[in-house]
Amino acid sequence: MTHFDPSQMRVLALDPERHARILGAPGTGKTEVLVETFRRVLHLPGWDELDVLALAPNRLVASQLRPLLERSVGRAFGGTPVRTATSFAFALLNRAAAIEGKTAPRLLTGTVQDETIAAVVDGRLAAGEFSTAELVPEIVQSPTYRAELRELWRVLDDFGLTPQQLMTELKEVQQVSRREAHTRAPDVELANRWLETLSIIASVADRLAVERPTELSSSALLREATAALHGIAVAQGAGAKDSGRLRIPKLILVDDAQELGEGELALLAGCVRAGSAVWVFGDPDLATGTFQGERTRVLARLNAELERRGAFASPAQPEQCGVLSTVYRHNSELRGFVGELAARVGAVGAGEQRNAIAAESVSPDSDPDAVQFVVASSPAEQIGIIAHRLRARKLGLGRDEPVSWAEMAVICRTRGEAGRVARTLASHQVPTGVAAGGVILREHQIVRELIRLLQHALDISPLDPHEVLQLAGGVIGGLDPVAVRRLRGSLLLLGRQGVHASEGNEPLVEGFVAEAFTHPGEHPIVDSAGGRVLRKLGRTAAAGVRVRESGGTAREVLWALWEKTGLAERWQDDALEGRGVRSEEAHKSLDAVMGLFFALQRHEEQDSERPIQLLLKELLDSAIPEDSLAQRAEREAITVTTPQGAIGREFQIVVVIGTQDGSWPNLRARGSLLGAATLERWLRGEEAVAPSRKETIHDELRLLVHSCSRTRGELLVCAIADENHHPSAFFRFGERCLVTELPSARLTLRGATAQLRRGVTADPGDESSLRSLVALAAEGVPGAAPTTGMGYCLRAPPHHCMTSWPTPNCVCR
Ligand SMILES: Nc1ncnc2c1ncn2[C@@H]1O[C@H](COP(=O)(O)OP(=O)(O)OP(=O)(O)O)[C@@H](O)[C@H]1O
Repeated sequence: MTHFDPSQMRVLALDPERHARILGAPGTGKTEVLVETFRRVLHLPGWDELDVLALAPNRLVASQLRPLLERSVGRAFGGTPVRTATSFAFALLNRAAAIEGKTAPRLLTGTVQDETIAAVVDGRLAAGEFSTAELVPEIVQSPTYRAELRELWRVLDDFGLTPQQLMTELKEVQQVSRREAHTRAPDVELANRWLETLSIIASVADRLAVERPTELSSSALLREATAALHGIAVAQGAGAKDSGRLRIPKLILVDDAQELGEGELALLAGCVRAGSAVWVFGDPDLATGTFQGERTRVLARLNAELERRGAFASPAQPEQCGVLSTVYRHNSELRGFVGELAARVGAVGAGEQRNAIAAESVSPDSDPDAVQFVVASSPAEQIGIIAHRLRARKLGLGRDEPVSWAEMAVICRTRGEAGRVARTLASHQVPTGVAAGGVILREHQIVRELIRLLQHALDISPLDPHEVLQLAGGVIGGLDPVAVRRLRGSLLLLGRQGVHASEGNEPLVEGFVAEAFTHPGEHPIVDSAGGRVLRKLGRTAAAGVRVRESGGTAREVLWALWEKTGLAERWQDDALEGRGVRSEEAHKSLDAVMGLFFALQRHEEQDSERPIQLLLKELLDSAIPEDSLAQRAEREAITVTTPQGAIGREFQIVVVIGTQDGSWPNLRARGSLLGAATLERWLRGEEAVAPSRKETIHDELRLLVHSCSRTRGELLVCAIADENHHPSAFFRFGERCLVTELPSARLTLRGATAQLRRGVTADPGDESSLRSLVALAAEGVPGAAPTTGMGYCLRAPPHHCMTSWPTPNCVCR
C-alpha cells in the first residue's frame, strides 16, 4: 500500500465537485494520486462507477491505467473507467444516436480521407480551378500538402467551425484590413492559401457526406460529441440512463493533461457546462504534442481555458490547485539532472512543480553513474555501446541485479530512426519491439503476399502467372532468384518438347505457370524445387477458394491460406528458439500477420458495410500504422520508441539517442505551407504568427526532458561525432556527465568467442583463452571449434594441437 506524502495528501483532500489542476514534476506520483482519487470518490455516497472517468492521452496509456484502477478498487469494472478523448467522444455519440434513434458513427480512416482529398485535388487541377500562385500542381498533389490540409481540417474541427464559416470570417477580416491600418488579419498570402484549401476541404466534406455519411475522422468525432453535449439533454447520476438522457461523469480525471489539444478541451468544456468537474494532472515541461498547438495553458489556468472553450465560469468557485513535491522515480542524481534540464524550458505560467526533490527512500546512496553522456565515433560504435550496456545489464553485470529486457528503452527523436535502431540492435542480439505508433502492414512482404492470395481466393482479382512467379520467389514460395530462373528454364524446356512448341517463350512459361497454379495435381509440373513451390502455391490458393465457396468469411479464408503456407510453425520456432536477426524478423512478421487478422476481425465485428475489397486495397495502400495494442506479441523485448511513444511510461534503463546537430533540436519549420499552428493561434484570438525559433527550441527541449525523465535507475545519452554527425547543443547540457570510451563489444557468446580467438591467434600461449575456447567448443558454441570459421590453430593444454587443420594463417606454422 502506498504511503502518500503530505503534498499528495493535500491533493487527495481536494473537493471532487470542483475543478482542480495538479502539477507535478516527472515521477512525483501524479498517476498514483489519480488512481487513489478514483478509488476514493467511488466510496462517496451517491457515486457509482459511471460518475468518474479517467482520461488518458492515448490507448497505450489507457490500457496500462485500467489494471492499476482495478487493482486499487479491488475488482474488475463493468464499464470502461479509462478512455482516450476520442473513445469518450465515440461513446457519447453512440449513446446520443441510440437516444435519437439514429445510426451510430464510425471512424473514417486516415487513408480514405487522404484518397478523397487526392481525388478532389486532381479534379480541381483538371478543371483548372486553382487560383493561388503558390499552390502549383507539384505541391497540391504531394503527400505533404495533403498532410497539412488534414492538419488544417483538424484545427477547424477543434474550433467547431465549418470551412464556409472560416472562409466568411477570413474574407471579412481581409476587407477590414484594406480599410484600416491595424487589424488582426493574417498575412495575405497565407490567408489566400487558407481560403483555397478551405474550399477544397468543403468539397471533400461534401463528397464524404454522400459516399460515407456515417463516418467521422477522429477530430470530427470530438467536434460532434461536443455539439451533442450542447444539443441533447444531459444528466448525471444513475437515473440518466433510463430517462433517455446522455449521462456524463461527475468527475473527469485527466492524466498527462499537458497533451490536451483544443478539440479535447472543447469536449471537456462541454462536459463542464453539463455539470462535470475536471481535474487535470500534468507537467507543462513534458508536453510532447506542442507542435500541434500550445497545449499546456490548461495547467496554468484551468477555469479560464475551459471558459474560453464554452464552459460557464463560476467566480464563487475558483479552481483548486495542488503541487506535488517529492519525486519517487528518480534518485538525487537523476532528479538533479532532469530538474536542470526542465529549468531551461520556457515556463508557460506554471513553474512551481520544478522545485520537487527526490525522495530519500528511492536511493539513499548516491549513484554518480546514474546519468552518463557518451560520444561514439560512428553510428556502428553507438549501436555497439548501447547493445553492450543493455546486454551487460541483462546479464546483471555492473549493477546489483539483472534487469529484464522489458525494463529497458531506447528513445529516438523520430519514428524512422526508431525503426532503424530496432533493426540494428536486433542484429546485436538485443530483442527489440518498436512502440512508435504501431505497425504499417504494407511494409511487410508477407502481408502483401497474403493479401494478394486473399484477393485471388475471394475472386476479387485473380493472380496472373507473372504474380504467381513473384510469389514463388517471395516469402511464401521461398525460392531464390536462381531457382526462379531455373523454374522458368525447365518450363520452357517442357513447352518446347510438347504441344506448345510453336508459341513464343513467355506465353509458354505463363501457360504452364497458370496451369500448375490453377490445377495443382498429385505431382508437380516439373520435378524440381520450383515445380513443388508452384504446386504448393496452387494448393494454398485452392484451400482458400474452398473456404470461400463453402460460405467462409474473409478472415476464415485468410486462415486457410495462412495455414497452408506452413510459415506459422517455422516462424514460431525461429521466434522462440532463434537468436538475433532471425528471431527478430520472425517476431515482426508474426506481429504483422496478426495485424492483418485483426484488421479483418475488426471489419467482421463492426459489421462494416465497407466492401472487403476496399479494405484490402486500403491495407495495401495505407502508410498509416495499424493499432499497435492489438498486435504486440507477448514476448520480452526492449522498447524502442519516440518521446511521444513513451508518454506515461517508466523503465529501469533509458538510452536517449539523436541529439545531433540538425536533428534534435529540429528547427525546420513544420507545416509551413498552410500554417495550421498559426491558424490555431489566430482562432484563439492571438496574433497570426508562426511559432518562433525560440518556441520551437523549447518544444524540442520538452521532448528531451520527457525522454530523460522516463528512467527509474539509469540514463545513457549517446551522440555521434564523425565527419557527418556532430552532437547538438542539447547534448552539451550533459557535459558534466560526460564519460569517455564506454565498451562497445557485443557481449554475446559469438562476440566473446571472436575475442578469445583473436587472443589465441595473437598469443598461442594464452592458456586462459585456450581453456575457455575448449569449454565453449565442447558446448557446441558456433565458432569456438578450430575447425570452424577462418581457422586458427588451437593448442590446448598440455600442448597438443587440437586440430590437424593447419590453415594458411595458422600461427603454429
Ligand atoms: N507516495 C509514494 N511512495 C512511493 N512511491 C510512489 C509514491 N507516489 C508515487 N510513487 C511511485 O513513483 C513512480 C512514479 O509515479 P507516477 O507514475 O504516478 O508519477 P507521474 O508523476 O505520473 O509521472 P510522469 O508524469 O512522469 O509519467 C511510480 O513507480 C509510483 O509507484
